[in-house]
Amino acid sequence: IQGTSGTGACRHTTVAILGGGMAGITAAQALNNQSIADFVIVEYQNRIGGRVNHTTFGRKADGTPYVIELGAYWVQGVGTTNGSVNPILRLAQKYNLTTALSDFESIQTYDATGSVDYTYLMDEYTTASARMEEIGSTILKNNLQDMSIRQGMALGGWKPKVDDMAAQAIDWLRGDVESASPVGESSLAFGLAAGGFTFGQFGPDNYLVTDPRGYSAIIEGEAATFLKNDDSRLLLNTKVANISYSDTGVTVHSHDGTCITAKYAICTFSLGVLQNMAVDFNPELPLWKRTAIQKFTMGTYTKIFMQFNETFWPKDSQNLLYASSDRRGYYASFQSLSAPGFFEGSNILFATVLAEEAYRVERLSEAEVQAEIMAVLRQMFPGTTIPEPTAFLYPRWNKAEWAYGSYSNWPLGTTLEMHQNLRANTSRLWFAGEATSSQYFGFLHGAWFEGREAGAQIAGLIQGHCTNVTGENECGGRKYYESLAGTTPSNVYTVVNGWPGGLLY
Ligand SMILES: Cc1cc2nc3c(=O)[nH]c(=O)nc-3n(C[C@H](O)[C@H](O)[C@H](O)COP(=O)(O)OP(=O)(O)OC[C@H]3O[C@@H](n4cnc5c(N)ncnc54)[C@H](O)[C@@H]3O)c2cc1C
Repeated sequence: IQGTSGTGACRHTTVAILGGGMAGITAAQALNNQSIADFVIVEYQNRIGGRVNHTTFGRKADGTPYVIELGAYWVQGVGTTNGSVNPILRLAQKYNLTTALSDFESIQTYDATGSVDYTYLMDEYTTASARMEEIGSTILKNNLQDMSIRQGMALGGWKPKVDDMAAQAIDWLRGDVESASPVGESSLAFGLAAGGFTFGQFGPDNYLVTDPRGYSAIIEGEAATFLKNDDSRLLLNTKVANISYSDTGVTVHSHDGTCITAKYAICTFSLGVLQNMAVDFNPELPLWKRTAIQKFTMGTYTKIFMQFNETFWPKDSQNLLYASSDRRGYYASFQSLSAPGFFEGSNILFATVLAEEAYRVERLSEAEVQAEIMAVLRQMFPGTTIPEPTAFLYPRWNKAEWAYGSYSNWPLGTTLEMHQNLRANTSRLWFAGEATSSQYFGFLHGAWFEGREAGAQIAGLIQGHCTNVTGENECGGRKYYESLAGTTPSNVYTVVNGWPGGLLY
């Protein structure tokens, strides 16, 4: 689907949808389902899909390239269900997306001396994790003070020594990877809730997308149900610069000088874009909104793809875990696309780095990163002659000014009210996307739910009926909290509580 570019004059529409990722497309679809066809989607890039983004890579035997996913790779939360089906799985089925089950139990472990089996530590982690879940659900149910995942795991009995690098590698794999953030910084209560809603509700498994059309085929497929080819309601290559909002409408200015006036707008830009102030708001967003934007974390999850001319690692293994002797999370995870079910025999491996290691890799050149990875692989497979890769590629998520990171996370010290402030509208400017989902943040289905919800609520406002997708009466704008509780009340700052001398020093 190609959009046509704006022409310089202000164009009027009923709803301006800012961003054409999953949330933007489902918001437009929800409006369309309510017979509101007068909307415009404004998208920075020359494509829709946002953080669902594939590219060609390497070569097959016939000389044609493989297709790999730089952003979302898995349909997460599939398998045995309690009756709820992940909407992304439904879309994958609707568009016959080619996928393969990932088996995270299929893992070989290594350290700087080569292959060393420390998989037994996984069982210890799992036992402690069950206890940590009990602690976390007690916190959530009783609204008790939260703790970090690391603290919860320690109470559960998992307390790896800082120099026990095998245990640290497992701690990183099982603790940091899903949230793309260090376990010491992530909220136990809300991290647990997010895992529970996705994997408990929809199923415990993950399907890796291997479709040659790319994972975005489901987003393009859905968009094609309500957008024509060259639809003038889709503006690609249009970078929003400024959003003016009030109680009567929203005006959106783009860098190319075009502008749109709308009764309502839905901003679906990533938390990273909002945090980096890549777009100006007029008036400045209120303090409660800016606080929420800065409170949550934008994680970084970087996959580094390499193709070799042979599969020198175990052919049937999907995952390889490496424990560096001095750096936790240093090229710790390698996943093989050469394993059966994926691109079997492709000789493609990808490493994953997170957070600080991902920032570091972004600062280095490809040649420097390749040299580091080759040194790691040579440690993992001593005695094997490992050739240089024939193809090598990784994205720089923090340099992508349309994303500024990978996906959001709830750090320690967040509350539901704080998150509601991230979701809440400011006058006629609404917000939706992966980060505004309290239950599925970080996941593609989170963006799907939130786009649909915002679209349906705005349709309700325009048509004068109270609506949201769950059918509960929800009228008007979203609730927000001007001042947030969650700190100790001042009358408790007393000598009894170890705080003599009044509140201020
Ligand atoms: C590396 C990585 C791995 C992931 N893995 C998984 C996974 O395996 N499974 C899973 O479920 N989820 C995964 N996710 C998360 C998933 O991709 C996101 O939750 C989802 O795609 C977010 O959709 P969205 O619509 O909220 O935001 P986006 O996709 O970011 O859409 C927002 C859109 O706004 C546009 N935009 C930004 N700034 C401007 C501007 N100034 N003007 C105009 N347009 C602008 C962007 O180009 C983008 O298209 C992953 C994400 C990343 C990055």
